[in-house]
Amino acid sequence: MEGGRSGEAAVAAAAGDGPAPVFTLEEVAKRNSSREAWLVIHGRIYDVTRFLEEHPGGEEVLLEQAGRDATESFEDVGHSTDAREMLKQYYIGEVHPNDREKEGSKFLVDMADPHLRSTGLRFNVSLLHGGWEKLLSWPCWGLRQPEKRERECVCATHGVLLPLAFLPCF
Ligand code: HEM
Repeated sequence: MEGGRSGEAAVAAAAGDGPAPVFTLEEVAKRNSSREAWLVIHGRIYDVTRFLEEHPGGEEVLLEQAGRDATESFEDVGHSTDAREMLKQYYIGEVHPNDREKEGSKFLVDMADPHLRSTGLRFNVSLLHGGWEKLLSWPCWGLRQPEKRERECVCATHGVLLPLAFLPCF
């Protein structure tokens, strides 16, 4: 039964047992009501059904986003670090890789493109770290979490990002 399955998935995902459950965007789209409400934020799936009534921003905004990728609306509000921490409680799994490719394609950066080598360009790095911004400066990128005064430096090698160090934010 579907309800039971998502419940088990939530327990397993929260406990960190084994690989995270994977769901397609089609499966997510079915959970779009107060009976069952799932959201995608930065490629991760959250079951917010039991959070609907508790959400400080109201139930309605969550229901509007239910069954969808809510990354943009979640980020537009500028949620606090506490709110980001709360996400963990509702985490149930990851978006299926086939759907992530589509969803993430707008974030893929062609490192050979000279226009992208200038500093100061910002990209949402939803595929890498929830809520992090990428400050691009060839050949290394700084990843910055808005609420934290540090940035993670990464280098791109053949499209693979290698974490290097945490540096103070300027
Ligand atoms: C599981 C996902 C979410 C969690 C855990 C969450 C949590 C919170 C929390 C804790 C607050 C209080 C303010 C803060 O600490 O930032 C808040 C406010 C708010 N949230 Fe969310 N939220 C979620 C998703 C969303 C989504 C998808 C929207 C869509 C628009 C949204 C819209 C709002 C709004 C409008 C406020 C009120 C902001 C204000 O009054 O200044 N939230 N949320």
